[in-house]
Amino acid sequence: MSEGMEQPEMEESDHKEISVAEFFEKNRHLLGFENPQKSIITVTKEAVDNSLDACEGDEILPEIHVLIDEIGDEKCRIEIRDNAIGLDRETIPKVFGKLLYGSKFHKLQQSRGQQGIGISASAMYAQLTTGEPVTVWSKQEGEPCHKFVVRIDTEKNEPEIIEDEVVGKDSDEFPGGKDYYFDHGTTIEMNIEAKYTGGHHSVKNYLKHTAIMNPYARIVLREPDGNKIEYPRVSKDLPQKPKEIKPHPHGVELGIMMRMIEGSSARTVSSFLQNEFTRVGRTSADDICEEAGIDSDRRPNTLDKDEIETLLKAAQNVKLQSPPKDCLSPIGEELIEKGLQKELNPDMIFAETRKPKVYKGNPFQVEVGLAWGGDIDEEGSFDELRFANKVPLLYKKSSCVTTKAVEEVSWNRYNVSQTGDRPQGPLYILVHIASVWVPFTSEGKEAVANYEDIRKEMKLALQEVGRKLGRELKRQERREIQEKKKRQLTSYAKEMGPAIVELAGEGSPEEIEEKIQAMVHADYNPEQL
Ligand SMILES: Nc1ncnc2c1ncn2[C@@H]1O[C@H](COP(=O)(O)OP(=O)(O)OP(=O)(O)O)[C@@H](O)[C@H]1O
Repeated sequence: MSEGMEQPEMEESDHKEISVAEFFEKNRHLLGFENPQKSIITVTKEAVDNSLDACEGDEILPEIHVLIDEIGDEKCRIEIRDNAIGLDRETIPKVFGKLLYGSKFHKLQQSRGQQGIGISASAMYAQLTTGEPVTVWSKQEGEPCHKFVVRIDTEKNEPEIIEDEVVGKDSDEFPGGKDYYFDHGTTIEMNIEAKYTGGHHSVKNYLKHTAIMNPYARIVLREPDGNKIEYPRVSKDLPQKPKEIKPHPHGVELGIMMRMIEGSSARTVSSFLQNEFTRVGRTSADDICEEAGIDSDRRPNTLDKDEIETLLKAAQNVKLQSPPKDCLSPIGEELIEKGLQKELNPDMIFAETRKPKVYKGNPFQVEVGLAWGGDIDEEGSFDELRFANKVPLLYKKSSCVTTKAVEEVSWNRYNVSQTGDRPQGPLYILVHIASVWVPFTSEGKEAVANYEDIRKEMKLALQEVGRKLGRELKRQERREIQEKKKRQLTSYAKEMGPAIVELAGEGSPEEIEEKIQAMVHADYNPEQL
């Protein structure tokens, strides 16, 4: 614009920055708060997952109480108590009053939570639907118990502290009164719009599935009518703690690589590759640089976007060792069997934990279990128990890779009848994927994407347990046939005794009957099958 020209008056812009809290307040369905029935499951899930993560992180056998009261039309009070490590005073308000604040996001380590959003989003949902803040008591070992009442300032995405006090051991301010004093742990209380129901999509079912996958936890649910359900601990063995890993070059995307270079203090491209990635030693780093045609002694921050892309492509072409698998924490066949046994009481259980595999540079491991007969309802089709990192998945079954894998198995080969692709009978099928990065289909973490490598592993594992179930069902069928024949023949023995004596003209009917019984028993003994 030339000098002296009058500047047109700037119109005030319609554009305005929004905070992440405001975004999720408007889009709460993305996080699992789309209706009162689902919301109460989501709040329970977020709190229970955190409790289990925190317990396992510190190798504490989890003890979790979920207490629910109806306080009005479609309104519930929910309290969740745990015996985990507890939180310090500075951290409490941020955990419950700020979205995207957590300890797990920057770690490449298998855990239930990841994004630092679950529990603060629950607190925001409470505030939005009942106008009330969340109350938290948290105590670390040897420290005082801190009680906080916190709101979220959604415009700023910052906690607003309403109460901050220390609660003494003898105080009635303690959750559950002074008789419920804990040495370490956290209790959360919030009022939410909620509908407590039964059925597949219910808090009860969510906790039952959690109890199956985490049999080393003791979980207690108090339902609104006062009914108490205990999911007992049946093992004192916690699964092996997963180790944190660095990313593997085969699983990194360009944007991430650019950010890693920006944040790196490495002096050369070679040392950057060695320091920031797993499985890249001096030789592989030099191979990558050679393949990319980039001097390995260059400073990483002198690389432009195209060079970074070339470097990344080269890293993906160079043969590297697979990432280490100790970042995974499967629960193992024994715990799967214990979990299924205690909650379902079936006749037969088969479990299989596959060896870890790698998908796009990400290690993952699949475990499956089958439970058949016993207390499981004979009626209709099977039930699926889907888990990702030990967390039950109750929704979006049809778009989940677990369901696709189940449907790819020919169950009738294993003596299980089928309707279409679905097996029939008194059957529960458990499928678990453990991974540092589970490819969920959405932020709500409700279903796992249908990736071929994952589906294949699930199918192989299901075929393995399917074969075992099939063999056992065949044996059972043969046993039943033998049993029937034995019953028929022994019933004839009584009538045949006198007839044979008459024909032969000698012996006693009792003696003949005894001999026939002995012969039948030797030839048709179902125990020998
Ligand atoms: N009961 C608890 N005991 C100890 N630490 C907790 C507890 N609840 C939450 N935290 C801490 O608060 C952080 C934030 O929890 P939040 O549920 O918001 O996110 P997350 O579990 O990290 O991830 P996601 O959003 O995927 O669930 C956690 O990373 C954890 O460090």
